[in-house]
Amino acid sequence: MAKAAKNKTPTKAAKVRLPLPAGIAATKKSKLPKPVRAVDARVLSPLTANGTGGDALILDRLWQVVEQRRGAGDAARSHSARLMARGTAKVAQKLGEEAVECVIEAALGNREATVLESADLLYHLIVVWVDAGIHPEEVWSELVRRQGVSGLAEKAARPRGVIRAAGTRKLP
Ligand SMILES: N=c1c2ncn([C@@H]3O[C@H](COP(=O)(O)OP(=O)(O)OP(=O)(O)O)[C@@H](O)[C@H]3O)c2ncn1[C@@H]1O[C@H](COP(=O)(O)O)[C@@H](O)[C@H]1O
Repeated sequence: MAKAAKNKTPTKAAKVRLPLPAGIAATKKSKLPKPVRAVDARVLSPLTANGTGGDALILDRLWQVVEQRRGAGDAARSHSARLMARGTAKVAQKLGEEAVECVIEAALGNREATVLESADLLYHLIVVWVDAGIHPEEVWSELVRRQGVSGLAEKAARPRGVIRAAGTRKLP
């Protein structure tokens, strides 16, 4: 019984809906052109149909595709264009929802669903970067800068009082 449950096709978590902060509005979906159902831009994209296997370079390629969708993208054919047309708050909200869905699957120990949710999360993070004008190299550089520095050592080296000054309630 447990084995059958373990082998079932992974399904996505129930959709999480986060409210936008008070005073921030996003463009309503109904105000955008209806998506063209017959065409799947992902199937047509030469960048994603080149047969490459999985490696981190996909993140750079995905950023380029989403960047192309910015401004010039057709909101009826492109999910990225459609999402960005709804405004920065909506783009950020979607990232939060995907993060929560990923957290739920991870906490439940659903390995395969966590992989699916991770892909959703990375895609929506890249939409956040494009919307904010952030290039992947900026994030890669920051990761390189942190390489070899233990998170515990970094935390211990922080000036005292910084956490309080930053206004966070997170426990140190
Ligand atoms: N990786 C992805 C990807 N992952 C998830 N999604 C879409 O994200 C959407 C999430 O759906 P939801 O129902 O959660 O949210 P929603 O309908 O956008 O909005 P709300 O219901 O929350 O208002 C789905 O339509 C998914 O298909 C993605 N859409 C695009 N990509 C990549 O982005 C590229 C460009 O896509 P387009 O911009 O659509 O051309 C593609 O080639 C893909 O490589």
